Amino acid sequence: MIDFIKDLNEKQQLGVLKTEGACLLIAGAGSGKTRVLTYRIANLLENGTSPWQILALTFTNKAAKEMRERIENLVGTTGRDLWMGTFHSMFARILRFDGDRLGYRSGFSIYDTDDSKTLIKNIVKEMGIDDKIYQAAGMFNRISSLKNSLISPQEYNQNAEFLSEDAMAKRPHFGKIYQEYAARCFKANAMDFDDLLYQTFVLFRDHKDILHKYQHRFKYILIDEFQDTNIAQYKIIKKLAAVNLNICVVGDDAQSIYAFRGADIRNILNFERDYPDLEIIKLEQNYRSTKTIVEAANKIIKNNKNQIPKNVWTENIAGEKIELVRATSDQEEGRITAGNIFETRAQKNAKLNDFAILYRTNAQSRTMEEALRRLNIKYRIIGGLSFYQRKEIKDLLAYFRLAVNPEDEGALRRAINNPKRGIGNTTVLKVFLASRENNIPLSKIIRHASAYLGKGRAGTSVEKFGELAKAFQIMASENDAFTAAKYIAQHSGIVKALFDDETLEGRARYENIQELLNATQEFVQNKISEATTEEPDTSLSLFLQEVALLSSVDQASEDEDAVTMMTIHAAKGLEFEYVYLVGMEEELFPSSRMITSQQDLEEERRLFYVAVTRAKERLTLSYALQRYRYGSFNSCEPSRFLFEIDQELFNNRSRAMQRNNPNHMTNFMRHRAAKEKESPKTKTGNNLKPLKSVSNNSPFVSSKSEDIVEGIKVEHPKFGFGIVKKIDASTSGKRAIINFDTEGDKTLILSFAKLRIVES
Ligand SMILES: Nc1ncnc2c1ncn2[C@@H]1O[C@H](COP(=O)(O)OP(=O)(O)OP(=O)(O)O)[C@@H](O)[C@H]1O
Ligand SMILES: [Mg+2]
Repeated sequence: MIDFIKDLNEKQQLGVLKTEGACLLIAGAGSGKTRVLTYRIANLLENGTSPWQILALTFTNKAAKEMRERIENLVGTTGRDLWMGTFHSMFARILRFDGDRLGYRSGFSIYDTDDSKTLIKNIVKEMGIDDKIYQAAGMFNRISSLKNSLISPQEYNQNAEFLSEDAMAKRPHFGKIYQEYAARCFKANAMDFDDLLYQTFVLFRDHKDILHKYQHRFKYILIDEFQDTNIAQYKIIKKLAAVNLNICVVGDDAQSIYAFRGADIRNILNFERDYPDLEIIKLEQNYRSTKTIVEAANKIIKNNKNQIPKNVWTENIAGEKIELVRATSDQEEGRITAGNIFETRAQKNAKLNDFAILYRTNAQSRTMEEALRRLNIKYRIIGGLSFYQRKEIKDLLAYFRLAVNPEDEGALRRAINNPKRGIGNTTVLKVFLASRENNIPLSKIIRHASAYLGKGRAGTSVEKFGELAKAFQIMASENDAFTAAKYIAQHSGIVKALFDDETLEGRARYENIQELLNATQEFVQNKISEATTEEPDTSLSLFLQEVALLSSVDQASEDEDAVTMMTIHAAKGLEFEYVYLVGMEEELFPSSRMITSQQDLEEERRLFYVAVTRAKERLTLSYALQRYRYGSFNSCEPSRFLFEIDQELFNNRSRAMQRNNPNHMTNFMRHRAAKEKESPKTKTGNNLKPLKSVSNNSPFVSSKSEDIVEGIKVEHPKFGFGIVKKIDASTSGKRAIINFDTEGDKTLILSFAKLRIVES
């Protein structure tokens, strides 16, 4: 018998040693599911199975990489030739080998979402139908979900139900778009992401010899994170396993968090039905986390009605209590988090690799990144770029740069036809050429383009852009960074383009743009409150300079010791000594988009469960009382999820803080009451409008700025109580100098500052 088997408990051993037949391992977080899969593969290899006979499917590339490393540690390099990776990467490999049977040539391209949307846009344009009704993002979503349900354009077009559904939704041409889209992808020898699944399915369905080849090749099939597979994936795997019937899947229904992408938890039930001789193994001992963390996680997930009952327990020590941090703003939340990481590293002699910061939305990374950079703490973002490297951010920054420096070539190149203004590459080249040959500044060329490029459409379009750029320059020179940034974001058309994009990526990009505006506003605020001179520099120009310095620091490379930052979705399956879960606020987490139905709320709760169970030693939860969102400072309420953890599991400091905060307690009671009814909140309306501030829904109701006059007593959510010493109406907005009881004199811009009159 293999000697590494002793690293496992009895039930886990069963999962490793019983190699033949179907096996379902359904178990709680941290109970060793992935470990069992890893050991199972190692055991198969030790027993003489060839690596290419094993197909192991993981949820992320990172997970595949980690598994590969562990297998190498157990059995050496024999594991190198395993078929191991994500569904998409393994299916792409199969299609590379045998896609020619479907008429694809080898070396086919894989379209990303942007490629797909551009293609759809063109099709809609060519068909001459209304692009407001047939928006690319919406069409793309629908095509994607049809492919994931394995429905071809032909099947769609022959199905009366689908057709009438789309006719009712006033988009009768959808079927035609789908058909044309599929035909054009094929003609271009390209597959989109969903094709990697869909075409694999078609390949196996229509070409039995190919199916047989793979059915015989893969003697053993293993799937991690089975709860997040969708129907198409499951059907393909079922076909592949049909000859050898050696299929082992592991998962945890409590961690199913991809329903929005078609993941279907019912696959677990289907599996039991499809393999009646199945060996079901339940693991309940958690090896990852302290008792405190396990207990908290159990408590949380109990609130979900739909789940397979499990009793997760651990022999680990009780460990540290959970820390709850209340920050006055998102900026302060970043500072506290970074500071805490800095201290903990020193106290515990820990590595930065032991720390993770998790958040619900990618846009939240910005405040964390800035705080970490200030303390010189290395970090890396998994599954995403550093905030200032994201495409939409660079796009908007290009406009800012152009507003500050009209001769910035790179910025001009990036902005001139983005969003599309019908200015092609040739025209752009001509602009640059004209500037060089005549030795005339670019800004002048674009404002008088017709003179240099000749009369005609191209010249007019460039001139229009020139006027826009000029307007932005004036805005930037006469206003503070925030005012200018907001104006530019709106008038450049960038916000509009993103706002119209209702795909998940579109939403995330839109949130990032909002976050960039937040950054400019924070910048203005900070400059004013730090100012010692009368007129601090709050210009867009200085903002850009600071950003350039910030973003020149690279993210840590793969093997460097660094804090890991990522969304909770990306954290599935991973573990860290110290986990910081930030932004624990209503509307943010649970997300305001996800509280309209019980089902969605339960999915958010599973996400919370996933986040909490990543922690081994210590869990820190934080929320901010205020957060810049949609261009204005908004008060936040602590997340309802916080109240699902027993108070005794928080440390004394956290509990005292809760007791001393009356707002917090009212919320607490209210949430209790709401929870008893468990009536999901109704959606808070469409708060995702371009650049409109959402209403203030907190108990802190600020007074109108015109009511703030000299001599009155006011309260500020961050600085506390103070007396207004002086009101000053200057060019960049009315300001008040306020003498705060604890913080001393501060100058605040009244239109931003949240002030409540206490005594007039
Ligand atoms: N029998 C065991 N003895 C010691 N440590 C174990 C044992 N089983 C698992 N572990 C350790 O416990 C931790 C969690 O294991 P693993 O990641 O496999 O759990 P999981 O069930 O896959 O979790 P998740 O649901 O989060 O994916 C890992 O560090 C693993 O090495
Ligand atoms: Mg796992």
